[in-house]
Amino acid sequence: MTALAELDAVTRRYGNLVALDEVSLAVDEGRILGLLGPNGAGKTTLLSLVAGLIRPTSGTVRLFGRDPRDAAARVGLGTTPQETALPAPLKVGEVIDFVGGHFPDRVPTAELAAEFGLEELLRRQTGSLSGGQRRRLSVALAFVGRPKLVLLDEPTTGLDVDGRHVLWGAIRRQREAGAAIVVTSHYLEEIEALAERVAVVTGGRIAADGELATIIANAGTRWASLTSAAPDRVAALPEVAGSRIDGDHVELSLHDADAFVRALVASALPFTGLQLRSATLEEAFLSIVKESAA
Ligand SMILES: Nc1ncnc2c1ncn2[C@@H]1O[C@H](COP(=O)(O)OP(=O)(O)OP(=O)(O)O)[C@@H](O)[C@H]1O
Repeated sequence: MTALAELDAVTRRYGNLVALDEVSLAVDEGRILGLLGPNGAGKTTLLSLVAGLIRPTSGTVRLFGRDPRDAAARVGLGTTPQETALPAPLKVGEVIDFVGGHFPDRVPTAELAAEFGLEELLRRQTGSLSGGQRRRLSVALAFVGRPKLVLLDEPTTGLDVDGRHVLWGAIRRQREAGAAIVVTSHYLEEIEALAERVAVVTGGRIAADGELATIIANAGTRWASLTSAAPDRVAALPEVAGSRIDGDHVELSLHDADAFVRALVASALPFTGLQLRSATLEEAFLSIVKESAA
Protein backbone atom coordinates (compact mmCIF):
# COMPACT_ATOMS: atom_id res chain seq x y z
CA MET A 1 0.00 0.00 0.00
CA THR A 2 1.25 3.51 -0.82
CA ALA A 3 1.56 5.88 2.12
CA LEU A 4 -0.18 9.19 1.44
CA ALA A 5 1.49 10.80 4.41
CA GLU A 6 4.47 9.59 6.37
CA LEU A 7 6.26 10.69 9.49
CA ASP A 8 9.70 9.23 10.03
CA ALA A 9 11.28 9.65 13.48
CA VAL A 10 9.66 13.05 13.86
CA THR A 11 10.35 15.16 16.92
CA ARG A 12 8.68 18.52 17.39
CA ARG A 13 9.56 20.84 20.23
CA TYR A 14 7.98 24.08 21.37
CA GLY A 15 10.88 25.62 23.28
CA ASN A 16 11.75 23.04 25.93
CA LEU A 17 8.50 21.16 25.56
CA VAL A 18 8.68 17.98 23.47
CA ALA A 19 5.24 17.78 21.83
CA LEU A 20 6.16 14.82 19.59
CA ASP A 21 9.01 12.47 20.37
CA GLU A 22 10.49 10.39 17.50
CA VAL A 23 7.12 9.53 16.02
CA SER A 24 6.88 7.32 12.93
CA LEU A 25 3.51 6.80 11.29
CA ALA A 26 2.26 6.09 7.78
CA VAL A 27 -1.21 6.99 6.54
CA ASP A 28 -2.47 4.59 3.88
CA GLU A 29 -4.78 5.13 0.94
CA GLY A 30 -8.52 5.01 1.27
CA ARG A 31 -8.88 4.27 4.97
CA ILE A 32 -10.05 6.07 8.08
CA LEU A 33 -7.37 6.40 10.74
CA GLY A 34 -8.59 7.46 14.18
CA LEU A 35 -6.04 9.41 16.19
CA LEU A 36 -6.71 9.22 19.91
CA GLY A 37 -4.93 10.66 22.88
CA PRO A 38 -5.45 12.61 26.08
CA ASN A 39 -5.39 16.43 26.03
CA GLY A 40 -1.94 17.71 25.10
CA ALA A 41 -0.78 14.31 23.74
CA GLY A 42 0.40 15.79 20.43
CA LYS A 43 -2.45 15.00 17.99
CA THR A 44 -2.94 18.53 16.65
CA THR A 45 0.84 18.94 16.38
CA LEU A 46 0.96 15.77 14.28
CA LEU A 47 -1.81 16.98 11.96
CA SER A 48 -0.20 20.43 11.67
CA LEU A 49 3.05 18.78 10.56
CA VAL A 50 1.25 16.74 7.88
CA ALA A 51 -0.59 19.88 6.72
CA GLY A 52 2.71 21.78 6.42
CA LEU A 53 1.65 24.40 8.98
CA ILE A 54 4.72 23.72 11.14
CA ARG A 55 8.10 22.10 10.59
CA PRO A 56 9.52 19.14 12.48
CA THR A 57 12.42 19.91 14.83
CA SER A 58 14.01 16.69 13.54
CA GLY A 59 12.92 13.76 11.40
CA THR A 60 11.03 13.95 8.10
CA VAL A 61 7.40 14.45 7.14
CA ARG A 62 6.17 13.51 3.68
CA LEU A 63 2.84 14.31 2.07
CA PHE A 64 2.21 12.50 -1.24
CA GLY A 65 5.95 11.86 -1.27
CA ARG A 66 6.88 15.55 -0.96
CA ASP A 67 7.59 18.14 1.68
CA PRO A 68 4.17 19.27 2.96
CA ARG A 69 5.40 22.87 3.09
CA ASP A 70 5.53 22.74 -0.71
CA ALA A 71 2.12 24.09 -1.86
CA ALA A 72 1.97 21.60 -4.74
CA ALA A 73 2.04 18.73 -2.22
CA ARG A 74 -1.09 20.09 -0.52
CA VAL A 75 -3.36 20.12 -3.58
CA GLY A 76 -4.60 16.64 -2.72
CA LEU A 77 -5.07 17.47 0.95
CA GLY A 78 -8.28 18.59 2.63
CA THR A 79 -8.29 20.29 6.02
CA THR A 80 -10.91 22.11 8.05
CA PRO A 81 -10.26 25.83 8.40
CA GLN A 82 -10.31 27.28 11.90
CA GLU A 83 -13.93 28.30 12.41
CA THR A 84 -12.84 31.77 13.43
CA ALA A 85 -11.28 32.09 9.95
CA LEU A 86 -14.66 31.87 8.17
CA PRO A 87 -15.34 35.37 6.81
CA ALA A 88 -18.49 36.49 8.66
CA PRO A 89 -20.08 38.68 5.95
CA LEU A 90 -19.78 36.03 3.21
CA LYS A 91 -22.68 33.69 2.51
CA VAL A 92 -22.20 29.94 2.94
CA GLY A 93 -22.47 29.39 -0.84
CA GLU A 94 -19.88 32.11 -1.48
CA VAL A 95 -17.43 30.58 1.01
CA ILE A 96 -17.79 27.17 -0.63
CA ASP A 97 -17.22 28.76 -4.06
CA PHE A 98 -14.23 30.73 -2.79
CA VAL A 99 -12.47 27.72 -1.24
CA GLY A 100 -13.49 25.45 -4.14
CA GLY A 101 -11.95 27.94 -6.59
CA HIS A 102 -8.49 26.97 -5.33
CA PHE A 103 -8.80 23.40 -6.60
CA PRO A 104 -8.49 22.10 -10.16
CA ASP A 105 -11.38 19.63 -9.77
CA ARG A 106 -13.97 20.72 -7.24
CA VAL A 107 -17.27 19.37 -5.99
CA PRO A 108 -20.15 21.61 -7.20
CA THR A 109 -21.56 23.78 -4.41
CA ALA A 110 -25.06 22.28 -4.54
CA GLU A 111 -23.68 18.74 -4.39
CA LEU A 112 -21.42 19.51 -1.41
CA ALA A 113 -24.25 21.32 0.39
CA ALA A 114 -26.58 18.34 -0.10
CA GLU A 115 -23.93 15.91 1.17
CA PHE A 116 -23.33 17.88 4.37
CA GLY A 117 -26.91 19.03 5.03
CA LEU A 118 -26.18 22.68 4.20
CA GLU A 119 -28.78 23.27 1.43
CA GLU A 120 -31.00 25.46 3.58
CA LEU A 121 -28.04 27.59 4.66
CA LEU A 122 -26.43 28.47 1.32
CA ARG A 123 -27.75 32.04 1.34
CA ARG A 124 -27.02 32.69 5.04
CA GLN A 125 -24.01 34.76 6.09
CA THR A 126 -21.50 32.57 7.90
CA GLY A 127 -21.47 35.06 10.78
CA SER A 128 -25.10 34.19 11.52
CA LEU A 129 -24.58 30.42 11.69
CA SER A 130 -24.86 28.47 14.94
CA GLY A 131 -21.73 26.76 16.27
CA GLY A 132 -22.90 23.39 14.94
CA GLN A 133 -23.75 24.78 11.50
CA ARG A 134 -20.36 26.46 11.31
CA ARG A 135 -18.72 23.18 12.23
CA ARG A 136 -20.60 21.35 9.45
CA LEU A 137 -19.50 23.99 6.95
CA SER A 138 -15.86 23.69 8.09
CA VAL A 139 -15.87 19.93 7.59
CA ALA A 140 -17.63 20.23 4.22
CA LEU A 141 -14.91 22.65 3.05
CA ALA A 142 -12.26 20.01 3.72
CA PHE A 143 -13.87 17.89 0.99
CA VAL A 144 -14.59 20.54 -1.67
CA GLY A 145 -11.41 19.84 -3.68
CA ARG A 146 -11.97 16.05 -3.95
CA PRO A 147 -8.93 15.43 -1.73
CA LYS A 148 -7.10 12.11 -1.56
CA LEU A 149 -6.36 12.72 2.13
CA VAL A 150 -8.42 14.67 4.66
CA LEU A 151 -7.38 15.74 8.16
CA LEU A 152 -10.28 16.26 10.56
CA ASP A 153 -9.35 17.60 14.00
CA GLU A 154 -12.28 16.95 16.35
CA PRO A 155 -14.87 17.40 13.58
CA THR A 156 -18.00 16.90 15.68
CA THR A 157 -17.15 18.66 18.94
CA GLY A 158 -20.18 20.67 19.98
CA LEU A 159 -22.55 18.99 17.51
CA ASP A 160 -25.85 17.52 18.66
CA VAL A 161 -26.54 13.82 18.09
CA ASP A 162 -28.32 14.48 14.79
CA GLY A 163 -25.56 16.72 13.47
CA ARG A 164 -22.97 14.16 14.45
CA HIS A 165 -24.77 11.40 12.55
CA VAL A 166 -25.11 13.60 9.43
CA LEU A 167 -21.34 14.13 9.50
CA TRP A 168 -20.53 10.48 10.17
CA GLY A 169 -22.66 9.51 7.14
CA ALA A 170 -20.94 12.10 4.94
CA ILE A 171 -17.45 11.09 6.16
CA ARG A 172 -18.18 7.41 5.46
CA ARG A 173 -19.44 8.18 1.94
CA GLN A 174 -16.30 10.23 1.25
CA ARG A 175 -14.19 7.31 2.35
CA GLU A 176 -16.19 4.96 0.09
CA ALA A 177 -15.54 7.41 -2.75
CA GLY A 178 -11.81 6.88 -2.15
CA ALA A 179 -10.65 9.56 0.32
CA ALA A 180 -8.33 8.57 3.15
CA ILE A 181 -9.22 10.35 6.38
CA VAL A 182 -7.34 11.01 9.60
CA VAL A 183 -9.73 11.98 12.35
CA THR A 184 -9.06 12.97 15.95
CA SER A 185 -11.81 12.91 18.51
CA HIS A 186 -12.36 12.71 22.23
CA TYR A 187 -15.60 10.84 21.49
CA LEU A 188 -14.41 7.25 21.58
CA GLU A 189 -17.70 6.01 20.15
CA GLU A 190 -17.08 8.28 17.17
CA ILE A 191 -13.73 6.65 16.45
CA GLU A 192 -15.30 3.23 17.03
CA ALA A 193 -18.05 4.08 14.52
CA LEU A 194 -15.75 5.52 11.84
CA ALA A 195 -12.18 4.28 12.04
CA GLU A 196 -10.68 1.13 10.59
CA ARG A 197 -7.30 1.79 12.11
CA VAL A 198 -6.50 3.48 15.40
CA ALA A 199 -3.31 5.14 16.63
CA VAL A 200 -3.11 6.18 20.27
CA VAL A 201 -0.79 9.09 21.07
CA THR A 202 0.30 9.67 24.66
CA GLY A 203 2.98 12.08 25.82
CA GLY A 204 4.16 12.72 22.26
CA ARG A 205 4.64 9.06 21.38
CA ILE A 206 2.58 6.43 19.57
CA ALA A 207 1.49 4.08 22.36
CA ALA A 208 -0.56 1.77 20.10
CA ASP A 209 -1.23 1.55 16.37
CA GLY A 210 -3.30 -1.12 14.65
CA GLU A 211 -6.64 -2.29 13.32
CA LEU A 212 -9.54 -1.13 15.47
CA ALA A 213 -10.57 -4.72 16.23
CA THR A 214 -7.00 -5.68 17.18
CA ILE A 215 -6.59 -2.69 19.49
CA ILE A 216 -9.80 -3.68 21.27
CA ALA A 217 -8.90 -7.38 21.36
CA ASN A 218 -5.41 -6.58 22.70
CA ALA A 219 -7.00 -4.76 25.63
CA GLY A 220 -7.70 -8.34 26.65
CA THR A 221 -10.42 -7.79 29.14
CA ARG A 222 -13.84 -9.24 28.50
CA TRP A 223 -16.85 -8.75 30.65
CA ALA A 224 -19.56 -11.07 31.93
CA SER A 225 -22.77 -10.44 33.78
CA LEU A 226 -25.09 -13.04 35.28
CA THR A 227 -27.53 -13.72 38.07
CA SER A 228 -26.65 -16.32 40.69
CA ALA A 229 -27.81 -17.45 44.13
CA ALA A 230 -24.09 -17.89 44.98
CA PRO A 231 -22.58 -14.61 43.73
CA ASP A 232 -19.50 -14.72 45.99
CA ARG A 233 -18.54 -18.19 44.80
CA VAL A 234 -19.00 -17.19 41.15
CA ALA A 235 -16.74 -14.17 41.74
CA ALA A 236 -14.09 -16.48 43.22
CA LEU A 237 -13.88 -18.71 40.09
CA PRO A 238 -10.68 -18.87 38.04
CA GLU A 239 -10.14 -16.20 35.33
CA VAL A 240 -12.11 -13.54 37.25
CA ALA A 241 -10.02 -10.35 37.34
CA GLY A 242 -12.54 -8.20 39.17
CA SER A 243 -16.15 -8.31 40.33
CA ARG A 244 -19.07 -6.17 41.38
CA ILE A 245 -21.91 -7.86 43.25
CA ASP A 246 -25.34 -6.30 43.71
CA GLY A 247 -27.73 -8.77 45.42
CA ASP A 248 -27.78 -11.78 43.13
CA HIS A 249 -26.48 -9.80 40.14
CA VAL A 250 -22.77 -10.22 39.34
CA GLU A 251 -20.62 -8.15 36.95
CA LEU A 252 -17.20 -9.64 36.22
CA SER A 253 -14.11 -8.60 34.31
CA LEU A 254 -12.30 -11.65 32.94
CA HIS A 255 -8.79 -12.64 31.90
CA ASP A 256 -9.94 -15.45 29.57
CA ALA A 257 -13.67 -15.53 28.88
CA ASP A 258 -13.72 -19.06 27.37
CA ALA A 259 -11.85 -20.55 30.32
CA PHE A 260 -14.18 -18.73 32.72
CA VAL A 261 -17.29 -20.18 31.05
CA ARG A 262 -15.80 -23.68 31.28
CA ALA A 263 -15.00 -23.13 34.97
CA LEU A 264 -18.49 -21.76 35.65
CA VAL A 265 -20.20 -24.75 34.06
CA ALA A 266 -17.83 -27.23 35.75
CA SER A 267 -18.47 -25.61 39.15
CA ALA A 268 -22.19 -26.51 38.93
CA LEU A 269 -22.96 -23.20 40.65
CA PRO A 270 -26.47 -21.94 39.86
CA PHE A 271 -26.65 -19.12 37.30
CA THR A 272 -28.99 -17.57 34.74
CA GLY A 273 -28.79 -14.81 32.14
CA LEU A 274 -25.07 -15.11 31.37
CA GLN A 275 -23.95 -12.34 29.01
CA LEU A 276 -20.42 -11.81 27.69
CA ARG A 277 -19.07 -8.74 25.97
CA SER A 278 -15.71 -7.51 24.66
CA ALA A 279 -13.97 -4.41 25.88
CA THR A 280 -15.12 -1.19 24.24
CA LEU A 281 -12.63 1.11 22.52
CA GLU A 282 -12.98 3.41 25.53
CA GLU A 283 -11.89 0.63 27.90
CA ALA A 284 -9.02 -0.32 25.56
CA PHE A 285 -7.97 3.35 25.29
CA LEU A 286 -7.98 3.85 29.06
CA SER A 287 -5.87 0.74 29.58
CA ILE A 288 -3.35 1.81 26.88
CA VAL A 289 -3.05 5.28 28.43
CA LYS A 290 -2.65 3.79 31.91
CA GLU A 291 0.02 1.33 30.74
CA SER A 292 1.97 3.98 28.85
CA ALA A 293 1.92 6.26 31.91
CA ALA A 294 3.30 3.39 33.98
N1 LIG B 1 2.26 26.80 19.61
C1 LIG B 1 2.62 26.17 20.72
N2 LIG B 1 3.48 26.68 21.60
C2 LIG B 1 3.85 26.05 22.70
N3 LIG B 1 3.39 24.83 23.07
C3 LIG B 1 2.50 24.24 22.25
C4 LIG B 1 2.06 24.88 21.05
N4 LIG B 1 1.17 24.05 20.44
C5 LIG B 1 1.06 22.97 21.23
N5 LIG B 1 1.84 23.08 22.32
C6 LIG B 1 2.01 22.07 23.39
O1 LIG B 1 2.36 20.83 22.77
C7 LIG B 1 1.71 19.75 23.40
C8 LIG B 1 0.88 18.99 22.39
O2 LIG B 1 -0.20 19.81 21.99
P1 LIG B 1 -1.27 19.36 20.90
O3 LIG B 1 -2.15 20.53 20.67
O4 LIG B 1 -0.58 18.76 19.74
O5 LIG B 1 -2.06 18.22 21.71
P2 LIG B 1 -3.44 17.50 21.39
O6 LIG B 1 -3.19 16.05 21.51
O7 LIG B 1 -3.98 18.00 20.08
O8 LIG B 1 -4.33 18.02 22.58
P3 LIG B 1 -5.94 18.26 22.72
O9 LIG B 1 -6.57 16.91 22.76
O10 LIG B 1 -6.02 18.97 24.01
O11 LIG B 1 -6.35 19.09 21.53
C9 LIG B 1 0.90 20.36 24.53
O12 LIG B 1 1.64 20.26 25.73
C10 LIG B 1 0.72 21.80 24.12
O13 LIG B 1 0.56 22.64 25.23
